[in-house]
Amino acid sequence: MAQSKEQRILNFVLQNAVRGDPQSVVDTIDKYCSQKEWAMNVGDEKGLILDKIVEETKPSVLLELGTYCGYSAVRIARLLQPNACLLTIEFNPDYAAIAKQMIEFAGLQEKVKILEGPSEAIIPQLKKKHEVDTLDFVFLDHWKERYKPDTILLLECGLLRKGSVILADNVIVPGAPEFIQYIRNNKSFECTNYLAHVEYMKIKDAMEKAVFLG
Ligand SMILES: Cc1ncnc2c1ncn2[C@@H]1O[C@H](/C=C/CNC(=O)c2cc(-c3ccc(F)cc3)cc(O)c2O)C[C@H]1O
Ligand SMILES: [Mg+2]
Repeated sequence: MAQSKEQRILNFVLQNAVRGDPQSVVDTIDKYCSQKEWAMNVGDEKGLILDKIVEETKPSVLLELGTYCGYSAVRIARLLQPNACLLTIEFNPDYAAIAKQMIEFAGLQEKVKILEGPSEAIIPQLKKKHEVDTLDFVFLDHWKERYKPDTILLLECGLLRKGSVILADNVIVPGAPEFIQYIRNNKSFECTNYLAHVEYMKIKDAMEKAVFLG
């Protein structure tokens, strides 16, 4: 059976990165995806914006929608305090399996929990099944038309508190127009736009930060 691109990315990491060193995992994925095969990781330029926002938020309970190969899960978890926890939702079992190995290779399995399934089914289970009270930080990087409905679902499930930070990738390319229209016109959120480029490309993209005001 021919290998998938995601399997090739993982193999490149297993052969070229340093086990237990998250930064080397991040750098190795960026090297492969900028030189050999493009892939939809948040990447190094937007990754630095993500790093800064995670560091200034100092979150303890985090949620990511769209694990993919685990690049941003490793990138985020490498910055977390010892008892902080990142829950990341992925509905493609092949991607989830790749991400699990990526996260374990980076040595971050104690800080990251991959939840397999569609976000709309898992978000309502976070409080009762995954012992979440409220979320300090949410990273949206899954199907772009799911950003708005899943943000509304997080609100309906009482998962956001005053000061919760939502950070959305790709608000220019591929774009998430319904989400942007919703979040920027909702007085309960304070929004900031961070201009950048599509990962490993010269095409303009941006991330949007939305702080819930309670
Ligand atoms: C609803 C739901 N629940 C759980 N997991 C979900 C889900 N919807 C998608 N997922 C999972 O997230 C991942 C999907 C992410 C979608 N991301 C993208 O489509 C995406 C696309 C581009 C891009 C840019 C320029 C181009 F020319 C072409 C593409 C760049 C990016 O950074 C992206 O995140 C993988 C998928 O299995
Ligand atoms: Mg993205």
